[in-house]
Amino acid sequence: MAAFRELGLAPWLVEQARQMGLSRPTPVQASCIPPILQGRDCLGCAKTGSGKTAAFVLPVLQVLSEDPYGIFCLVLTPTRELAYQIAEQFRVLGKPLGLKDCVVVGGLDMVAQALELSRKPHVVIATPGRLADHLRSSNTFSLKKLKFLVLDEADRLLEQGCADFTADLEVILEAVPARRQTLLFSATLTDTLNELKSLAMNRPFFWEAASEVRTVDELDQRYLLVPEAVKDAYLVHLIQTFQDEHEDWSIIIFTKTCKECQILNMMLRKFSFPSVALHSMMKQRQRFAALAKFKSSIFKILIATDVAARGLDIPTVQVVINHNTPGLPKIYIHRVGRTARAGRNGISITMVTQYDIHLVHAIEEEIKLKLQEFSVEEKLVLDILTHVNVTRRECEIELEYMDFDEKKEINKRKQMILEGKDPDLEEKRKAELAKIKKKNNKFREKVQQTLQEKNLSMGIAGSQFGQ
Ligand SMILES: Nc1ncnc2c1ncn2[C@@H]1O[C@H](COP(=O)(O)OP(=O)(O)OP(=O)(O)O)[C@@H](O)[C@H]1O
Repeated sequence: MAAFRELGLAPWLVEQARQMGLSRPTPVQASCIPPILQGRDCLGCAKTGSGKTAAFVLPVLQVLSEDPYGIFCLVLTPTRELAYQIAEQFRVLGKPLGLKDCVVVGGLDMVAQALELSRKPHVVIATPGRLADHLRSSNTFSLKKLKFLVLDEADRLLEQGCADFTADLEVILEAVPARRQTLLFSATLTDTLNELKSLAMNRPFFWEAASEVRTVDELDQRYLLVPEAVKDAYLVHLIQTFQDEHEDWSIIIFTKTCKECQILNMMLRKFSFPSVALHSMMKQRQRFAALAKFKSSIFKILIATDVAARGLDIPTVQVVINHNTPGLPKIYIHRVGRTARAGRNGISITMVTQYDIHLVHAIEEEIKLKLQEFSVEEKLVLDILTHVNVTRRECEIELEYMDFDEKKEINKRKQMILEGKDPDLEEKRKAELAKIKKKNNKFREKVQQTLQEKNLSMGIAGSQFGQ
């Protein structure tokens, strides 16, 4: 494979990459950097941990160095933590340029961000919601001279789901110039390829790693068939085993909901495991602090919702445990991709109950690989079962006292305010709608009842006529 300098990168960038431990380009870098340097749009689809970030950071820095101005490049990404991670790569690789970057994400002070944006940073790394808020509310900065628009985890940004970015993306796309270079990257681009292609129309270059299997070879993928009621005992047993056998291993455990994440964290702490939680109901500063503790290996276990499923690059992670089987194969691919990165080995264990077997089949079909069973000595699990279940129940009760559900409600209201809605009005509107619905139902029932009575009396009358 070609060396970095053969891809058209300047010597200072090649040296900077080398200092970061990037001595030879990965396939996605070798394939995408030259067309980007030629001014083409690029859609890059490569497996998790294959170096997609540097595949866009390096050519953007190269072009920036030739004509530096702000705001030169906008990178959009679905999560706040990921935005900071990308900013760090820009900062380190772009150090010789004196690069100015600005991270614009939710949960942090908007005024400070607005001020930073007005100082024309070279690169802005943002989550769509917060950047759209800035565009709607201030005119202290302009994206009109932008040269590069990058969508990292591009398929997620275009997906319509619980965190729907499409309305915010519309605002952003209106604010950027039509003449720009658009770079789209993800490990799972293919489902949304057509939508993505409409964003990248400047002689787009599409690159996908030539591989049947959608996950990396270094990843040992297992499943563990467990009844729902004993899941946590299995989890505690697994963690204990990994900790006993490997001193320096870090583990990420993915859960379905914020509440489950919180409960598991409390429970593992009661068993003296060094764990931290990361989910969207935490304050942003707590989220950053939790991630920092995990990254520095002070805490070896991160329990997270899918907010951590994409993009996070933590080399020490050797194990990913899926406490629930992901409902979508795509989510599975990103979750297990938090380990076995950049050629390292890793193992993923997906807990599967009897109700999830069809989900495993869907995953296997998508990744083109069969998961292997992970064997556990059941007796050891049974030994701790009662203790684990009692501890979990204690945690559930503690959480009830902490008004977790109430906080969820408050967060919902905060979100409404951020979306420009009045939560009280919304509640009133909902209550009124429910009232109208109830009234309509009553009315319908009454009409039906009257019709039935009428039919009945006509029937009786008819039978009387017939007599
Ligand atoms: N050329 C290279 N040589 C060695 N290591 C590299 C190279 N390029 C990137 N890396 C390292 O590989 C790791 C993964 O890179 P990166 O986070 O960009 O992966 P990704 O493809 O974006 O993964 P994901 O799909 O999970 O977001 C990083 O730690 C990065 O420093």
